[in-house]
Amino acid sequence: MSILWRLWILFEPYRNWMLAGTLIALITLLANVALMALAGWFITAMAVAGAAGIAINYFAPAALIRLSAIARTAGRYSERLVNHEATFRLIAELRVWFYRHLEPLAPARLQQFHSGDLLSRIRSDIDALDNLYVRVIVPVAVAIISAVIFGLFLLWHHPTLALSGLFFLLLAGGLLPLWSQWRGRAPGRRLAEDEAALRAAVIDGVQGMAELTLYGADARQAQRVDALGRRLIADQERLSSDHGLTQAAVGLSANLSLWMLLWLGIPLVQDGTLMSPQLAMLALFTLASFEAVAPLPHAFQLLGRTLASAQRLFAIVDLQPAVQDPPGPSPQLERFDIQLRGVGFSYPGGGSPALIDLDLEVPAGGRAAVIGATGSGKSTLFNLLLRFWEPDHGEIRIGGHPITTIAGEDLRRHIAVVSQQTHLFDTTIRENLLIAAPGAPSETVEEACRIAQIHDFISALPEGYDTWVGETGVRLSGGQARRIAVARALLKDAPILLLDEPTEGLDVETERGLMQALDRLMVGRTVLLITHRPAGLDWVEQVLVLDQGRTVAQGDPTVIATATGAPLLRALG
Ligand SMILES: Nc1ncnc2c1ncn2[C@@H]1O[C@H](COP(=O)(O)OP(=O)(O)OP(=O)(O)O)[C@@H](O)[C@H]1O
Repeated sequence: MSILWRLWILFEPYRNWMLAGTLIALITLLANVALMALAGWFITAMAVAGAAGIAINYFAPAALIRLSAIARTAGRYSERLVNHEATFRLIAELRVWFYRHLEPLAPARLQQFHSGDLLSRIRSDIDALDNLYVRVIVPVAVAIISAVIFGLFLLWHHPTLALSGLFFLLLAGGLLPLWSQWRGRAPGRRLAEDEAALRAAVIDGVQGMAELTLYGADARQAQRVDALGRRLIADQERLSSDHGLTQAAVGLSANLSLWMLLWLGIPLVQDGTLMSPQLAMLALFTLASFEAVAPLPHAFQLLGRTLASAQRLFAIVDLQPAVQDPPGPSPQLERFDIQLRGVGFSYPGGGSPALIDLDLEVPAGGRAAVIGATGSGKSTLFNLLLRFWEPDHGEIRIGGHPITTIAGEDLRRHIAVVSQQTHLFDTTIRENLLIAAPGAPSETVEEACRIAQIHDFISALPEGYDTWVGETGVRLSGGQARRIAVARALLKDAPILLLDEPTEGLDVETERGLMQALDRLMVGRTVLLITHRPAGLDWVEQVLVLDQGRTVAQGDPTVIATATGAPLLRALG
């Protein structure tokens, strides 16, 4: 299906708005042309009548001129009102439409896109779609209808005048837009891509400023941004100069059309076919009629950019989520034991399998640790349990139900995760906690923070729970952020707990405090713990040792420690 057709379908709910916008724009244009033509006729007729000493009724034309002027002013105002209202509604709805498609793709399918690129798609690319509506669909419809009306009007006066008028209108409203579109296609596409690349480079630069400064690479990054900026400006310059050229060409066509009309019309006045006021009217009518086609070259120039933006949006919308939710309702989970049978998985794009033939059984309320060297597949196991990815073979069951029968959202409602990297949003501590339990009363939030041993710290802050944590929680230390993650998990109160190296990188004292908090958190839950720390093994009843995706040992922690020797030592670093 062509991109234009897909956009047309997408704009379906706005067709009545488009129709209203087109009608109002048409009335405005006709009122303007009528105003000019009537004024031309009126002034000449009055002059001719004055010279000949004839009295004419000037009330009717004067009233018509006034009416046209009022209609034009009211029309312009209503046209802006209707088209802007419709555009803003359309853009708002398109953003929701795009987000709805984007969300199920996270995180698996979105890893190939830079966040700056995604931001560019959701902002600039969606904004660019309004070009099609305001600058292409409505003006083209107005231009076609008005060209027919103008042609008939000229034909009514003389066929040769109609032919000449339509020829120049077609030149400015057909040929120039086509040329414009052809010229604008490549820079328009590059503009969409370069804007996204520039945004990604700037975000990378700002986020990695410390590293860039540290390694003296800031100048190189600045050069990269500068090169992208220059490319963008070069394309914008080309588009602007083409735009200027086409505007000049439209003006030239209008003037040529006027001269041609006078050249053809003067003999018609001389032989009495036309009256001189009629010729003056037609001359101004011809000039004014070009208002109908003047916006088209620019509109078609922008079409390249609009189509490139639409293509970038559809590229995301057409992606299939890595995991499909089952068609029916999810089963009601009554117990929360975890079972893995022969689970194998490889990430797309080749490479060796991340997990091979994995078996694991954790009874409800039981605790297991997964250990292994870096890249051995521990986080992949969590990704499969959370249904971010689907195993290539084998089966995962929770509470006896295959997780393929449970919708991702329903499944994740039963799982809390505490990892070494806790994402904190740029808002208050309270809001950051409430994402786990929206609407939870302050006492519940504070109780969770007490157990997570972070309440005293928060209370000592001047603004307490209303303290702003900054982007990605920069105002909190790693240990504090992880306690907030523990408090979040407590608030979520999920029966399954996944802990991904929760004490990694903390000093001994902070680790001890956090472990006490985690101890409270684990009570009564089914726990899977990824750890590199021997201390973590004291918490669990069984250990799974992974090496390059394979199970190399599995069983009781004390037995494993003596039985496996080298792999375990390697796994524990
Ligand atoms: N999103 C991904 N896309 C492609 N390959 C991936 C992805 N995530 C992980 N891998 C690969 O899968 C393998 C297992 O990675 P995984 O992150 O599960 O290891 P890990 O044991 O958790 O390592 P670490 O202890 O360093 O966190 C690695 O070879 C890794 O390169």
